[in-house]
Amino acid sequence: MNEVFSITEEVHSNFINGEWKQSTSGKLIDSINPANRQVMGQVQSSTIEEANEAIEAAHNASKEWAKVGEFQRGQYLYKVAALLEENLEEIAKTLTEEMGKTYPEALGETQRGIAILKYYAAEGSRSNGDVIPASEKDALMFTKRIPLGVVGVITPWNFPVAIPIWKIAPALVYGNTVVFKPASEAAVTAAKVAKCFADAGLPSGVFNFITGSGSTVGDAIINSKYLKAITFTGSSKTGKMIAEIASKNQVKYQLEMGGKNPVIVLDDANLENAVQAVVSGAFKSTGQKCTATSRVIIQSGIYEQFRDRLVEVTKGISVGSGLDSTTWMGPCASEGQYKTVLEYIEIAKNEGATLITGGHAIDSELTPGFYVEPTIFDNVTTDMRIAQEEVFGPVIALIKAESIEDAISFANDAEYGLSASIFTTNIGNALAFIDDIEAGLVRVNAESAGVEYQAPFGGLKDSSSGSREQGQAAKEFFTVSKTVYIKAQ
Ligand SMILES: NC(=O)C1=CN([C@@H]2O[C@H](COP(=O)(O)OP(=O)(O)OC[C@H]3O[C@@H](n4cnc5c(N)ncnc54)[C@H](OP(=O)(O)O)[C@@H]3O)[C@@H](O)[C@H]2O)C=CC1
Ligand SMILES: O=C(O)CCC(=O)C(=O)O
Repeated sequence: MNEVFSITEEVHSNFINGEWKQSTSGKLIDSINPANRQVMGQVQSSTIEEANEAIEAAHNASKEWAKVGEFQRGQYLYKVAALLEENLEEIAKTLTEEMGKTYPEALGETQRGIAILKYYAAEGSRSNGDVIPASEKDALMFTKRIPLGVVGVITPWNFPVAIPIWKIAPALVYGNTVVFKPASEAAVTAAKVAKCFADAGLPSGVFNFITGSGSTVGDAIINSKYLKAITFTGSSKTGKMIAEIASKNQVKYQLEMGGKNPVIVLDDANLENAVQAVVSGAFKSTGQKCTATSRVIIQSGIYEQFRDRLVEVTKGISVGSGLDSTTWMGPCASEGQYKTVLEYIEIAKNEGATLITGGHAIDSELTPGFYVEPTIFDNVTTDMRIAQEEVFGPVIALIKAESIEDAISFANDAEYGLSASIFTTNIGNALAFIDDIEAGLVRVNAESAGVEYQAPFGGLKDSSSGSREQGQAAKEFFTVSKTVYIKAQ
């Protein structure tokens, strides 16, 4: 284990009721650069009282903000987008230093954040309801979307720019106020995103940012009497706990949790396209996407050929610091993630899967980070833990199937149902897959990872609470509909 040196100068505060404030706890949380194990920044370890202060500020601001009008609220988001654009490179660099993904990926994520802000800014000038024929003449009946009130936003570390923005931007434009608690492991990047919201001049209390542990600050948010909705992305364990509390308190909730995303490769697939898509889907962001490919189910006729080419391409992946332009895959995001990945590699070996490439930590004086080789297991069966549990790292399991029916049945044999892909040149096979696969995001001849902000996103089964994020689906979650009936006399 390498020593962690505390060399940081960057300390970030909370933003509550329009002011940047340090926590009265006097305690800070270190954020570690996973590429070198050094502290790269610090955030406040806030108290329950401070979380309550943020929620009360959001509650007090909510009536006025709802009256500001959607068009004006959209204009604020354009300002946030412009500020994010001004700080694009700095925020992307911080993201790489804090979370480990490569700089081009971090840049892409931050650019996506700007695009999401503009998309929801434009929502301010789109229609907000329907006119519906009334049964009586001389009467006007229409629906109008109204905000919910205070929304809690609790986010993970794997997309510390895009995920908070795809939750906060729609929450605000539809008239809600926000308390944002980011993952502690990526809170420095989140603080820089929060600064863009703070600097856009939103009325005090409309947007609040507070850092601290999930069990303190997160818990205070989800248990607050002022909370009207909670939007969460993270582990199934935390998500299920949030669902229980939210249901008890009649708080609307939206949960995006894990995945064990399968890619099916049929005998008639374009082999090279399938290989490239599996490598990208499994190993970009070091496999730390909830949509990452983690199971590859290959039809027997193409199995050996596909496997050998997949191993060949995987062996060519360069692993290193995300700031090094020759790096294709960065480190695991944290020591915890790194240990989990190495543990799963041991579990897979012990349960009889065959390690065919990777499988080791890359840790030396020269590379003192949380690096793990891109890893592939062969001869995996669906009952193995490596085929069932989310690893959230650069590890894939290869499973052999004789037919498309078997392949879909193996793919569906998991508790999760987030994203799934098939590679085939046969339209009938593609249509059967679209109908029968149990996943919220279904792709044909495209990698399993990645989402488009203008389309609904969410999973089936244990991957999600059933609601959808992004695109127009966000309106469903962040508003409620009022039906208005007006009669002339
Ligand atoms: N679907 C996805 O995109 C993601 C899935 N995961 C999966 O989850 C695993 C664990 O990751 P981890 O970061 O520990 O996930 P968590 O679910 O613990 O963390 C996600 C967010 O929830 C917060 N949180 C944690 N505990 C509570 C609580 N009791 N009340 C309220 N909020 C809480 C965290 O805060 P804090 O950071 O302060 O603990 C963080 O902001 C990963 O290995 C991966 O399998 C992880 C991240 C994203
Ligand atoms: O936004 C993406 O590209 C993928 C989202 C995802 O996989 C995640 O939320 O972890």
